[in-house]
Amino acid sequence: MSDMIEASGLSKFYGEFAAAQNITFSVPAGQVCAFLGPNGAGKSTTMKMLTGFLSPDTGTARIGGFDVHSDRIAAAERLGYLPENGPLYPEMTPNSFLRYVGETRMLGGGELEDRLGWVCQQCSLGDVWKKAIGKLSRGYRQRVGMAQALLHDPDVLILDEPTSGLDPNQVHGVRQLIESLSETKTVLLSTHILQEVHAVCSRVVLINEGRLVFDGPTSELGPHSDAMEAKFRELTIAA
Ligand SMILES: Nc1ncnc2c1ncn2[C@@H]1O[C@H](COP(=O)(O)OP(=O)(O)OP(=O)(O)O)[C@@H](O)[C@H]1O
Repeated sequence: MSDMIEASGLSKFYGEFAAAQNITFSVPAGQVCAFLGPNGAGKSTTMKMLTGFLSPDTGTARIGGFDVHSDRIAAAERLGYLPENGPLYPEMTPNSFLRYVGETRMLGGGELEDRLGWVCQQCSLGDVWKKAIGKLSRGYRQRVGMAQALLHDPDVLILDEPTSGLDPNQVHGVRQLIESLSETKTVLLSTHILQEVHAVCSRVVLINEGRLVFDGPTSELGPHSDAMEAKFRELTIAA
C-alpha cells in the first residue's frame, strides 16, 4: 500500500523553542489517522508543514508522493486542507466563496456546478448558501471550511479539528461524512475528542511538546475511550 501522507524529520523552531521536532510518520492510502496531543503540542504546526503552508526548518513533507514545496502544484491537487482558523472571507457567501475556490482549483462549467451541489449537500449548507459567511455561526463556518477542503475531490484530507465548535448533531454529521469518505480517501485529522478517535480512526499518532510519543493502531492506545484517556494522560503529562 502506498503512503499518501509522509512527514519525514519535520521540525519548526521559533527562536529556541521547538514547536515541532523531528516528526516522522506516514499514512497509507485509505487510512483514517488521528493526530492527537494536548494544547500547544504542535499539531497545527505539523499540519501546516505537511500542507506546505509553513516551511519546515528541517525535514520534508510529501502528499500523494509529491514534495509539498518542490512539487507544490501536484501535491496541492491531491490535498484538501481544513485549517484550524480557515481564511473564510466574511463578506462572501458560501456560494461565492466556494465558486471562487473552485475557479482557483481550475474547476469550471458543469464540473464546478456538480461539485458545488455535492459539497452543499454533504456539508448541509443549503440553508446558508447565500448568507454572508461573517454572519454564520461557528459550526456553519466550520462546514464551509470542510466544503472548501472537499470541493476538488482530493485523495488526501488533512483536517485540523473538523468537529470543533459543532453541536452534537453536527458532530455526528461530520463523523458520518468522514466515515463515508474513508472508503476512497486518506485522512489525517486532529481532535481532542477521544470518542471520535474511537469511532472513526484506525490509527493514532500522538505528539507531546513537539515530539512524537505514540504511533500505532487505535486499539493499542486503548480498547475504549476511557482507557485511551488514561493512556493519553500517561504519555503527555509533563515530567
Ligand atoms: N508563529 C508562532 N510564533 C511563536 N510560537 C508559535 C507560533 N505558532 C505556534 N507557536 C507555538 O508553538 C506551539 C505549538 O502550537 P500549535 O498551534 O502547533 O499547537 P496545537 O497542538 O495545534 O495546539 P491546540 O490543540 O491548542 O490547537 C505552541 O506553544 C504555540 O504557542
